[in-house]
Amino acid sequence: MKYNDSVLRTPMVIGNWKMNLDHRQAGQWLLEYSGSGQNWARRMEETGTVVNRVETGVLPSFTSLLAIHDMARKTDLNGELFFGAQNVSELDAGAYTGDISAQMLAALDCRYVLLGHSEQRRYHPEDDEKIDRKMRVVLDSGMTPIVCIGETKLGRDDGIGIDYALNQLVSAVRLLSPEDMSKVIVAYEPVWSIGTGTPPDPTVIESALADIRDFINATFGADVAAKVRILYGGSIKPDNAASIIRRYGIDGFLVGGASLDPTKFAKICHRVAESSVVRLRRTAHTIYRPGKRTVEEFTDSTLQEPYQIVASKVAQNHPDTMAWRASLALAAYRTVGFQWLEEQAAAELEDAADASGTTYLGFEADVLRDMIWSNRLRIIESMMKLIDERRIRGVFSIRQWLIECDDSLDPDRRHELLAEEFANVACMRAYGEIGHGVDFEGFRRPFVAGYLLSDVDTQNRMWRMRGIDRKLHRPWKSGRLGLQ
Ligand SMILES: O=C(CO)COP(=O)(O)O
Repeated sequence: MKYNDSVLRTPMVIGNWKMNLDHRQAGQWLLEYSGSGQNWARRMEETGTVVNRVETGVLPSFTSLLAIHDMARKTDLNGELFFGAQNVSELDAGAYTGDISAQMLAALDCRYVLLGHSEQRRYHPEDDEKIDRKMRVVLDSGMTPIVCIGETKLGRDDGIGIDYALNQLVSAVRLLSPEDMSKVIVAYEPVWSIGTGTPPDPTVIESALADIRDFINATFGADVAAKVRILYGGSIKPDNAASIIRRYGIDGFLVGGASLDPTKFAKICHRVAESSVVRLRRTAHTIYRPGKRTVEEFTDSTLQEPYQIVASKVAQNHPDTMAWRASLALAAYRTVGFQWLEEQAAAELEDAADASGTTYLGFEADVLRDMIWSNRLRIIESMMKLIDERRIRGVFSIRQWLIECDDSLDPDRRHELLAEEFANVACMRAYGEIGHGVDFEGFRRPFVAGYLLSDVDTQNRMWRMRGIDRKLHRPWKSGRLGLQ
């Protein structure tokens, strides 16, 4: 398992209320959040939609903490919505007028403490040295530090965006052991995107977070890098959350303005929950095209009947090129077939059996599915190798992808369809029903492909596999913000 595989970490959404909502308004917020039918997690469970758990929390002002603490107990949100503070003193106790100690926050059951937010750095004498001491007291009190880093507009214009943010991280974590570091949450918040309504392009966020995780890997090792959750913050709203969370290695959001509205906050959590099941890492642009042939040549040469017909049909219904390519990919995958994948899974099963000393008798369907799931990166890597060696032709795709690519859908409809599709993917549990009279053959291929695909990041992975230095390809260095 690679350290940058997001599946290792529970995604999270944290609302930073900043200097808003007094304790009465905070109580009202909580009531609305829990009682307005926005309790998305439970609703999705009730409708049988399996979602990954999403950790959610809010950071109220100090004066609202007690209200939130008491209210969360009274409502049914206890254990579902956590909370924390927006800052803390680096000092323990004593004559420090106006300060709040970590012990006081821990006594209120705070789970998190935000450190180094750019507004603190800007309006208070908050420097890197203080932040690393705060980090210590927070960890020593059993709470989780969320450390904010991010470049200013000036830094970005000078082309030192992520390096600026990484420098902040270096000083914030320099006193930590690997064990401490694995408890830390990092929030990348480019200052120029906070409160402006303009987040960076999702690919830029993805690249920045990959750099941060690479740094953690280089400094603390792969085990730690696999555990640290890295969030993005800055102008997150319900309608941009989905496209960002689907990028590779993004573990969630730190939300400012939109978190003040319980409905919007719940929507963002919902988007993250949906996407956490199958995060689409790629756009149709990045679909592998053997020999860089045109799409048409590719179909003619690769697809056999009846898949060619299927592909053309889907293409007619989705005339934009992205969907067209996606449909080709889907059809190509079906042509390639599933046999090879099952052989891989069987090999994995044997490995696992050897390792655990257990012998699996035949294929327990659930075990097989889990094995495929947990080994999908390896499987995909070898699949890509086979594609490169031209031993198999084509690529693989999923229905979610088609929905995602269908520009004719409005965002709400798209989310509805995706949610439905996620429920279908959850039907993969029906893997267990092979042999129970279900015509599984008919639908399992695209769905299994869905499972497999969920963590592929073609751009970064291909670069890594081919030994290309991704740092040279940083979109903001070349002035390119989108994919090539
Ligand atoms: O600063 C932020 C969260 O800490 C982001 O704020 P906005 O979501 O309002 O841009």
